[in-house]
Amino acid sequence: MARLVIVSNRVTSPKERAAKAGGLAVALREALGKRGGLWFGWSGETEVGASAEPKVFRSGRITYGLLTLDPEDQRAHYAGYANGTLWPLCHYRLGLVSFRRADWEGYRRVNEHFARALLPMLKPDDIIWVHDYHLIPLASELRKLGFEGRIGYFHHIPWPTPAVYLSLPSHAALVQDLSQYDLVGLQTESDVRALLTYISSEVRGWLAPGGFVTLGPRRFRVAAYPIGIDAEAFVEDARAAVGSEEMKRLHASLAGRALAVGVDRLDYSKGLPNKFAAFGELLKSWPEHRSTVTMMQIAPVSRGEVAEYRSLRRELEELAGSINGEYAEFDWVPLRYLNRPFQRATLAAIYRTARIGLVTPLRDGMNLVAKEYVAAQDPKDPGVLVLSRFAGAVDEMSGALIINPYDVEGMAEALHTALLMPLEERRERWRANMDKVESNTIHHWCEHFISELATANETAPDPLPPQYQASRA
Ligand SMILES: O=P(O)(O)OC[C@H]1O[C@H](O[C@H]2O[C@H](CO)[C@@H](O)[C@H](O)[C@H]2O)[C@H](O)[C@@H](O)[C@@H]1O
Ligand SMILES: O=c1ccn([C@@H]2O[C@H](COP(=O)(O)OP(=O)(O)O)[C@@H](O)[C@H]2O)c(=O)[nH]1
Repeated sequence: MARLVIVSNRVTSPKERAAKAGGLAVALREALGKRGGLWFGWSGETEVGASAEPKVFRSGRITYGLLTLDPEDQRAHYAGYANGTLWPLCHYRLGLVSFRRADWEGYRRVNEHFARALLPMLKPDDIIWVHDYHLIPLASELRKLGFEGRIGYFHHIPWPTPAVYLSLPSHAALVQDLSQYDLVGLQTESDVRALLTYISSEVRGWLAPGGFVTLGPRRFRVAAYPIGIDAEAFVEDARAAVGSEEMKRLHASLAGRALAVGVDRLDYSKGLPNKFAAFGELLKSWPEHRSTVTMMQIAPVSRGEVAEYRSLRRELEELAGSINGEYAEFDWVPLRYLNRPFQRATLAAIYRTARIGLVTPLRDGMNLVAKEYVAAQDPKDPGVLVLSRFAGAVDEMSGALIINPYDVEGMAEALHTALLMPLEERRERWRANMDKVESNTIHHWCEHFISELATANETAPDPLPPQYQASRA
C-alpha cells in the first residue's frame, strides 16, 4: 500500500493534551491514526529566518514533520491571507475581506517554504493529500521543484459562487494553483457547482461529466467528499460517559432542567450572536420555558490575532450578560458561556445530556459538531438537532429541524418546537441522521478520497466540446 502523506497547516502533535477546537485537526488525527503515514505541517512556532529543516519524529503509526516559520511570513500567511482574505471570502463575508499584496506574497512564500522542506521527505509513489485554504499553492510549488506524483487537495470550507469569488484580486492565480492537483475535493455538491461554474465561465476550462476539467495543459477532477466523524468512537465515549463523575455533576447542576448545547470555535462564521439572540427570544416569547431550560455555549477562543475575532468576543460577552441579567433567577442562570476547549469525552457527556444540539452557522464547510451531537445521543431518548441551512452537514442531516440563522424569531420557534417534541418524532428524526453518521464515517471519507485520487486521471473521459460547457456547470 502506498504511503499516505498528509499536509495541513494545523497539526495535532501527540504531545498536545489539550482538546483541539477545530474539525480539521480532529478529523485528520482520526484518519491517520488508523492507516499511519506522514503528517507534515506547521509546528506552531516561529523564529526569525527559520530554516527549511522540519523537526521529524515518530509516534505510533504516524511520522510527524513539523516546520517552523519566520514570524512575519507566518503572520502574512495565517492571520493575513488565509484568515483575513480567504476565510471571510469563502464564508460570504465580503465586508470583512482585506486584500493586501504583502499578505498574498507572504502566503506564497510560506507555500514555497513548505514545498522545499517537504520534497526531500517524499517518495515517488507516495499519495500526497493537502488540506485546506492555507495551502492551495502547494502543488504548484512542488511541481516547480519537479515532483510528478499524485497530489490531492481537500477544501474544508465552502467554495463561494463566482459572484463572490470574483472579488478576490488573485482569483485566477488560485484556480491555476488548484489545477496542479490531480483531485480537488469539496464538502458539498453546491460547492462543486460553484467552482465548476467559475472554471467554465471565467477561465475557459473544459468540463466533462463526473467533474473532470481540462484547464490549459492540465487535467484534473473536482468532486464532493462530505467529511464524517469517527462514529463508533463517539458512540463509545458517550456510552462510557453515562454514570461518570462529570455526567453526575452536570445533571446535578441542571436540577431537572432541559439543556440546549452549542459547541463552536469563537468565530464570526458560526452565527453566535444570532444564536444567543434566539435563546433570548425564546425566553421572551414563551415565558413557560423560563427556569425550565438552560443553554450552554462552549466557545473556545480562536484566531485572537485577527481583529474581527476579538470584537466578536466582546459582543458575545455583552449579549450573554444582558440575557442573564434580564432572565436569571437566584437559582437559575439561563446561559452558561464558556470560552475554553473541552476534551472529546467531556463533550460526549454534554451532548448526551442535551435535549437540543444547536448549530447555527451563517456558513460552514461541514460542521462536525452536528454529527458528533447525533452520535452521542441515547437511542431510546434522543435529543433534537437544530441545524442551520447554511452548514454543509444539512445535506445529510435530513432529520434535523432546519433553521435560517438570520431569522432569530424562526430559530426561537424551532427551539420551542424541539423542547415540546414527542419521543416518537425525536426517535424517527434521530434515526435518519444517525444512519448518515454511521454510513459516512471519517474512515469512509478518507478511503473514498484516497482511492479516487489514486485513479483520478486514468478514469477521465474526453472533455466536452466547448459549446456544451456552460450547461454542464
Ligand atoms: O486552525 P484554526 O485556524 O485554529 O481553525 C480550526 C479549523 O477550522 C476550520 O475547520 C473546517 O474543517 C472542518 C472539518 O472538515 C469543517 O467541519 C468545518 O466546517 C470547517 O470550518 C478550517 O477549515 C481548518 O483549516 C482549521 O484548522
Ligand atoms: O472544546 C472543544 C470544542 C470543539 N472541539 C472539536 O472541534 C471540532 C469542531 O469542528 P467543526 O467542524 O464543527 O468546526 P470548525 O471549528 O472546524 O470550523 C469538533 O470535532 C469538536 O468536537 C473540541 O474538541 N473541543
